[in-house]
Amino acid sequence: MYARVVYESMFGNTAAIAHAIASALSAFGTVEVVEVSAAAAFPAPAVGLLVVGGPTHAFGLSRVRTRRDAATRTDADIAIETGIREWLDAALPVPAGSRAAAFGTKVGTPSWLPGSAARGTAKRLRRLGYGLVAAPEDFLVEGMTGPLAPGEIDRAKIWAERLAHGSPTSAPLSH
Ligand SMILES: Cc1cc2nc3c(=O)[nH]c(=O)nc-3n(C[C@H](O)[C@H](O)[C@H](O)COP(=O)(O)O)c2cc1C
Repeated sequence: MYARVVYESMFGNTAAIAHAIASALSAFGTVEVVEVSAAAAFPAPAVGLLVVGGPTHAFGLSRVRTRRDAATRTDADIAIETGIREWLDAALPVPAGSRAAAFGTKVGTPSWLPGSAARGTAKRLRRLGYGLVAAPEDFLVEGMTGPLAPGEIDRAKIWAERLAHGSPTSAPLSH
């Protein structure tokens, strides 16, 4: 299996989940991890599995406005212009049989807070023609900027192992 994990991350939490997913997937084949602002530079994904994840901002995928807000909360160098939303909105449809999965991060408390970047990403992947090999998954952070809640790295690895075995028909999108 040849897999690519594309992620967006402001404070490093989604990046850590992306690397945990890649590490678990690497038991099944070759995996590359690509930050979203670099993803467009990679050739059209002739990959066996595309895994895409970003942080939940304002109940969904981040936008220029919310990334600008995030930039005020960290010294890290944040790409403002391109996130998962823009990258997928500019992507071309894929051939039938292409496989993908979506994940995201969001705050754990309050637990009822609606919205999920994972769900928005899954919707866009399906629109492009991907078959989803798993339902979109949210991983939780503590507070606005993290760190990840305890156990989330391990949960990401377990989720990733399921992706390696999943077929598009085995995972109807429940959201
Ligand atoms: C501008 C902004 C808006 C946010 N809105 C939400 C939200 O609507 N729901 C939520 O659960 N978390 C929200 N968060 C928290 C992010 O989901 C959290 O910062 C992210 O998961 C951390 O991932 P990262 O370190 O990869 O950026 C928001 C964070 C920022 C900076």
